[in-house]
Amino acid sequence: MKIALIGNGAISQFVQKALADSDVALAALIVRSERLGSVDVSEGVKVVAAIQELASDVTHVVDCAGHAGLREHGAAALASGRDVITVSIGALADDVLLSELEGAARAGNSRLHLASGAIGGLDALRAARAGDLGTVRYVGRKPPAGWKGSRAEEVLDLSTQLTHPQIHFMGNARDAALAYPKNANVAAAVALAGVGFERTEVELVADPGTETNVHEIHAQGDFGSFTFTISGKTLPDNPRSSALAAMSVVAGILDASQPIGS
Ligand SMILES: NC(=O)C1=CN([C@@H]2O[C@H](COP(=O)(O)OP(=O)(O)OC[C@H]3O[C@@H](n4cnc5c(N)ncnc54)[C@H](OP(=O)(O)O)[C@@H]3O)[C@@H](O)[C@H]2O)C=CC1
Ligand SMILES: O=C([O-])CC(=O)C(=O)O
Repeated sequence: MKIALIGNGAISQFVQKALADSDVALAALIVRSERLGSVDVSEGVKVVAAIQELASDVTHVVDCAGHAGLREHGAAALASGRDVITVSIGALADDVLLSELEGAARAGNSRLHLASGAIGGLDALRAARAGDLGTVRYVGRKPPAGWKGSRAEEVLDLSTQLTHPQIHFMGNARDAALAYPKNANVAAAVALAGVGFERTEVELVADPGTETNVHEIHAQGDFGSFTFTISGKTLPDNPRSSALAAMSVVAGILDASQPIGS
């Protein structure tokens, strides 16, 4: 299996290292055109700025770049017949992009796979919605540094030490995903697995009392109820992103390379 990765940031670099000893070959990195010529890659890896520059034997495109990467390259990759694995789930809160990607996947006879990202428990939500899934609430809690550069800074002063947890967003998953492109992809993943963008309740918290990214799902319905909590270590290169998000991309790629999926 030959893949191309979109982006060369914290998640992409984790994935590159994890795949180095696998049977999956990294054939290309897709970067912004202004980065061409300044990216260090292993021998044999092509650095390109567009899907059209990929060799024909590249079968999968893996988006590790965030919403802009999926928006720029997702439809072209799908239309070219390549499956796409994405970590940028929140981008799908944009209905125009969603239908563009659906159309491209149909035209290319390909598929967009959503990495599970920094959360677990999505399998239980997906099964639970076969019955009446009443309420789903997601709470995302990160240390103050994890919210730097996000909309939280319009509500909170993150340059001073917070003394207690501060909720900086309460609303539905669509508004969370669109307002926090680098921080609320989990809200979108929960919404897509469960009751959808409008009905998923979201709370985002800057918490000086945590050193990890804590994600909680509270769901109840015909199936009963469940609470899922994960306390995720962050990637050394990006305090916003959980290591599990990068690991879920690796898992998605390795799963796609096997004859029997898990
Ligand atoms: N589903 C989930 O649970 C999670 C999802 N995420 C998503 O993953 C994204 C990436 O995370 P992370 O690796 O930590 O972030 P980084 O900021 O470390 O890396 C992002 C990389 O993507 C590149 N990039 C951005 N836009 C484009 C584009 N249009 N074309 C090519 N490359 C592009 C950036 O390049 P440049 O330097 O040129 O800007 C950079 O190399 C986050 O922004 C977030 O949306 C993150 C964590 C969890
Ligand atoms: O990495 C995390 O913990 C979650 C995250 O940023 C997101 O949901 O976008």
